[in-house]
Amino acid sequence: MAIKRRKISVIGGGFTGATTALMVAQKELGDVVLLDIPQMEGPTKGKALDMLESTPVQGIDSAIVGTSNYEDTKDSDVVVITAGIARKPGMSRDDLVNTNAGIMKAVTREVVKYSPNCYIIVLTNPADAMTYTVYKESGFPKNRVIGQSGVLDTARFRTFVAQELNLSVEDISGFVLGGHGDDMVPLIRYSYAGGIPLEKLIPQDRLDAIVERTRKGGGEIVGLLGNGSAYYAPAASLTQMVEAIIKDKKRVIPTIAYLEGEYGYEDIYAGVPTILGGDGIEKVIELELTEDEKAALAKSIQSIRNVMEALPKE
Ligand SMILES: NC(=O)C1=CN([C@@H]2O[C@H](COP(=O)(O)OP(=O)(O)OC[C@H]3O[C@@H](n4cnc5c(N)ncnc54)[C@H](O)[C@@H]3O)[C@@H](O)[C@H]2O)C=CC1
Ligand SMILES: O=C([O-])CC(=O)C(=O)O
Repeated sequence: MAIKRRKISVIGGGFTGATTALMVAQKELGDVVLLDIPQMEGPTKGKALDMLESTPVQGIDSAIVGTSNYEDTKDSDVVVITAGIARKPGMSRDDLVNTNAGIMKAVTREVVKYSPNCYIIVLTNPADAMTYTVYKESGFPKNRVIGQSGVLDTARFRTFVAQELNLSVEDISGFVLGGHGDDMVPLIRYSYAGGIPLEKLIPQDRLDAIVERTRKGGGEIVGLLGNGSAYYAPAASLTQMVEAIIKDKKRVIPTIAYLEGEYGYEDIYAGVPTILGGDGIEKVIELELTEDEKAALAKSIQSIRNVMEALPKE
C-alpha cells in the first residue's frame, strides 16, 4: 500500500489556529485542515488558500485547506483544538471557562466522530480545565488527550534567562509545573544553562524576577496587544508537540497530563514533565520536590480545582 501523508486538523482558525496551521505545514509534518464555524468559512478558506499559495515559494509539499465541515477532518492523526474565546486586558484565563467549556464539548463530539483514533492537543483556556473537559467528552484514553501550557511557559522562562545571561536560547533548559495560571511553578532547581545549574549563574533576586515575569507572561502580552492574547509562541509550542507525536520523538516535554496518583494528585489534568511520542503521553515523569516546591504545586493545583468547580455540571 502506498505511504500516505499524515493529516493534522486545527480546530479554530483564529490567531493561534491559523499560525499553528502555517507552522505545522512549514515543518512538512503532514497535510493541514483548518476548521472554524460556518460564519467564518470565507475567512478560514481565505487564510488557508493564502498559506497554500506560500508553499511553492517556501518549497513545502503540504496541502492546507480551510473549511467549516468536519467531514474534511476525517481520519486526522492529530487534532489541535484552539477554538473558543481569548481574554482581553483585565480578564483572567479563568473568566473564559463557561463559554469555552461549551465549545470544547461541541467540538470534541465532532472530532471524535470523524477521527476516532486521533491524538488531541488542547490549547483553549483555561487550558487545564478545558483539557479535562475534552478528555471526559471524548472517552479517549488519557494518553491521547494532551494539553498545552508547559512548552510555552518554559519557552518564556528560557527567553528571559537567555536575555539575562546573553546566551543562546538553545542552551537554556527549564521546567514549569502546575496549572497554566499566575501561580504556575517554574522549577529553578531543574533549570540549566549548558548543563550548569541556573542558581550558580544568576543571583537569587534576578531569578525571582524571571520566575515572576514567566508566571505573568501571558498577561504581559495581553496588555501589549490590547485585543487578544499571544499566538506566535503558543503556535510554535503546539507545533513542537505535533512534531513529537508525528515523528515519535519521545521528547521530554512539560504537558498538561491526566494525573492518577502522580505527585499525589488524582483525577485532574495539570502541567507535569512527560514523555511525548508516537503514542501521545507515554509517561508522566515524577520529580522529587522540596517541601516548598510541593507547597507551590499544591497551591497551583488548588487553582485548577477552583476553576473546575465552575465547570457547568452535567
Ligand atoms: N494554553 C495556552 O498556552 C494558550 C491558550 N490560548 C487560548 O486559545 C484560545 C484561542 O486563542 P486565539 O486563537 O488567540 O483566539 P481567536 O479569537 O483569534 O480564535 C478563536 C477562533 O475559534 C473560533 N471558534 C469559536 N467557536 C468555535 C467552534 N465551536 N468551532 C470552531 N471554531 C470556533 C472563532 O471563530 C475564532 O476564529 C483562547 O481560549 C486562548 O485563551 C491562547 C494562547 C496560549
Ligand atoms: O494569556 C492568555 O490568555 C493566553 C495564554 O494562555 C498565554 O499566552 O499564556
